Amino acid sequence: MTRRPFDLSLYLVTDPALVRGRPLEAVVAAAVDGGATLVQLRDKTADTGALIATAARLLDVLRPRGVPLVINDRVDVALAVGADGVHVGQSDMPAATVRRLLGEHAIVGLSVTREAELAAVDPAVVDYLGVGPVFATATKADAAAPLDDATIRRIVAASRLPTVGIGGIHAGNAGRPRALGLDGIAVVSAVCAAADPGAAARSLRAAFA
Ligand SMILES: Cc1ncc(COP(=O)(O)OP(=O)(O)O)c(N)n1
Ligand SMILES: Cc1nc(C(=O)O)sc1CCOP(=O)(O)O
Ligand SMILES: [Mg+2]
Repeated sequence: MTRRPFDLSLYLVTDPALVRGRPLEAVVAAAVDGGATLVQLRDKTADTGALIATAARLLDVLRPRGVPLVINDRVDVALAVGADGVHVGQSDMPAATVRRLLGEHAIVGLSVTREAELAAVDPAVVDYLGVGPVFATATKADAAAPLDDATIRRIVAASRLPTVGIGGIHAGNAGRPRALGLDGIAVVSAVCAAADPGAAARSLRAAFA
């Protein structure tokens, strides 16, 4: 089975509320040019038509740059635009269903917020795990309490999949997820809200390296 290649080093998760009125595709293009390696379209408020239009605009800037686009939660939107994958959480569509609908080549990501959730993860279905929150975050209202270091280390050690840390990560603290063994960092506000998203991405890459 050949899966689409992806790089978790710096995973940009978008939030239209944080981009200060700038076009989302301009923020994403700058971030990718600064070093973002994977992009997730995450918008909890847009209607389906708007999400599809936004996803198509993001693909226009990502395809020439060779960076995959993952859609948060919405398999229908991913299918509609031919996106590269979908990220789901524990209460979303089951990962096995996402895999069945998207096919063997798609990127399927799954959130893990507790060690106990690892038992149900099938590496034949899921490509990577989003582990968090690593730090407290104001971006996701229903985020769990931050994980302690020992728990993150155990999740990383027990996982048979690549892991990306998420939640409250910025250039000033990105060394810690690295030290805990995570394969990459996923950020929302540290790039979307930055005055210069390209510079923010460069700083995050340097801090995690
Ligand atoms: C890379 C990554 N990790 C975790 C999440 C969170 O997903 P989920 O738990 O489904 O929460 P929502 O993002 O849907 O609010 C993520 N989106 N990306
Ligand atoms: C989308 C998301 N998922 C999380 C999880 O813990 O699963 S935390 C989060 C928001 C991360 O935003 P920021 O980088 O601005 O803190
Ligand atoms: Mg979700």
